[in-house]
Amino acid sequence: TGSTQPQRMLEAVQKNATKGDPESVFSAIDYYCRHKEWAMNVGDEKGLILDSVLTEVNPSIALELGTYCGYSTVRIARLLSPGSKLITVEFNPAFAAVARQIIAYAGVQDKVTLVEGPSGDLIPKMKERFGIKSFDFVFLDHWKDRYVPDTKLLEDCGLLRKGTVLLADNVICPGAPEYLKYVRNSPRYESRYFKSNLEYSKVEDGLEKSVFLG
Ligand SMILES: Cn1cnc(CNC(=O)c2cc(-c3ccc(F)cc3)cc(O)c2O)c1
Ligand SMILES: [Mg+2]
Repeated sequence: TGSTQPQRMLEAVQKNATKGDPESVFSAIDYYCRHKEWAMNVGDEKGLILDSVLTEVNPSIALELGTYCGYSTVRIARLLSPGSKLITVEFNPAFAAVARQIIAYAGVQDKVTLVEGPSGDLIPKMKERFGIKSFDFVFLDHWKDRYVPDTKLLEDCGLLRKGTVLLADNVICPGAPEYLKYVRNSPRYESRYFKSNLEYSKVEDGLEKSVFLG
C-alpha cells in the first residue's frame, strides 16, 4: 500500500525483518529490491566491500553523505564499536523520514545522527554542532556531482586527518569521473578501485577507496 518506493521498502522491512536485527533489515531490503523494485541502495555485493573496509578502519566517528532509506546507514552502524558514532546527511526530507524508521527498526538509532539538509551547508557546521575534530571514515553516496566539492570542503574545514578513509560509491555507474580524476591525481590521496557491480544488476560499478595523506 505504501505510496512511494521508500515507503514500500519500509513496509518490506516491517513485514520481513526482525526488529533490532540489523542484518535482517538490510537483507529484507536487498530481497525486495532484487525481486520486486530496483532501488539505489549500495546493495549486497558492494555492501560486502563496504563491510570489509569498515572492519579494517573501525572508525570512532564516521560520516555518510546520502542516507537515502538508510540501507548503508544500518550496514555501517551495525559494525561500529560501542561508543562510536555515524553522522548521516540526507537532503530529501521524504527519504530522511523513511530512513529514520528503518534505522530505528534495526535498533541502531543510538549510534546514528541523521541530519537533514544540503551537505554543502552542513559540512562547515559539523565541528561546532557535533564537537567533531575530524572524521575517521567518510562514505560518499549522494549526488555524484557533489563528491568533489564536498571532499574539498571536508579538507578545507579540517575534517580530514592523516589516514582518514574516503569510500565513494558509483564511481563507474552513474559515474563520478571528476572525483576519480581528483583523488587519483592528487598527491594528498592514496586511491584504490574495488571493481564490483551496480546494485541488483550485472552492470559494472565499483567503489573507490582513498586514504587522505594529510
Ligand atoms: C535523487 N537522489 C538522492 N540521492 C541520490 C544519490 N544517489 C544516486 O544518484 C545513485 C544513483 C544510482 C543509479 C541510478 C540510476 C541508474 F540507472 C543507475 C544507477 C545508483 C546509486 O547507487 C546511487 O547512489 C540521488
Ligand atoms: Mg550509491
